[in-house]
Amino acid sequence: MENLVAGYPGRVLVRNLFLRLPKPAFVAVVGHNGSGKTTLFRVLTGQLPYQGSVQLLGQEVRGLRRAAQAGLLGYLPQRGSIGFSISVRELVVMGRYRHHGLLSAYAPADYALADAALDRVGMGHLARQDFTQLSGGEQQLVWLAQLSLQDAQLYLLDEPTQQLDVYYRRQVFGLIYGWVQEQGKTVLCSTHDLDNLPGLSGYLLNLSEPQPQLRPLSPHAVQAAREWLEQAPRRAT
Ligand SMILES: Nc1ncnc2c1ncn2[C@@H]1O[C@H](COP(=O)(O)OP(=O)(O)OP(=O)(O)O)[C@@H](O)[C@H]1O
Repeated sequence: MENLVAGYPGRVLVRNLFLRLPKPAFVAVVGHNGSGKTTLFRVLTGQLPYQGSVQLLGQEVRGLRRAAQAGLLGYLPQRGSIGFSISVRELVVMGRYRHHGLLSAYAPADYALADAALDRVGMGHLARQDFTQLSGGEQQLVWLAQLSLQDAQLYLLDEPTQQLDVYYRRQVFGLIYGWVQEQGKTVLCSTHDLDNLPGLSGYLLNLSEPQPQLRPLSPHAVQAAREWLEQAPRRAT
């Protein structure tokens, strides 16, 4: 990102941001409510116009079509709801869509991958349940299972541990950290959950700072961010 400026009419939220993310990397994106975390993700997913330059693996986002289909990007939005009944297993197997034509049926091998992904997030026992009837936290874990099958190079996770209990929050950080360490993925993860960050290595980006920059993740950096976030936010104009 070079000299990135983005926001909404009359409201600049991301101002002159310069960032170069290493690959692979785990990046925790923190900031007060309304500091622009989701806005930054909307820029990266091509949903919001911007000024300056944003490149994903050398390609300018502005001109990029179908980043997800190309395997560049996997995105977990903050509120991923669906309005129709579908079994958990069928929803998860759709993470394999890049490997299929739109109408071709998924193979037993795809379902085996879906089952394994569900087991990894601790939701294997819900495979045959109707997704819409799960709790918010269970749904969040199922989305993560689906995302893991997408096999994207960069994952944008917008508050993946919201609604999760203490146990599953730690599990989810362990899971996505494994995507970085074992699979070489780059993960940008927005979060208010500072408690689980000190044990991880990677980077911290605090969008509440006037000039946000990547800082190496450490207990000290997390504590500094915590102290910052305990103060009242400065509002963008
Ligand atoms: N479409 C829009 N038009 C105008 N303002 C918007 C729009 N979408 C979001 N905003 C505003 O932009 C600001 C930043 O929103 P954003 O969702 O990026 O914050 P965030 O850091 O992700 O917050 P949270 O931690 O609460 O999820 C908020 O004040 C929000 O009201």
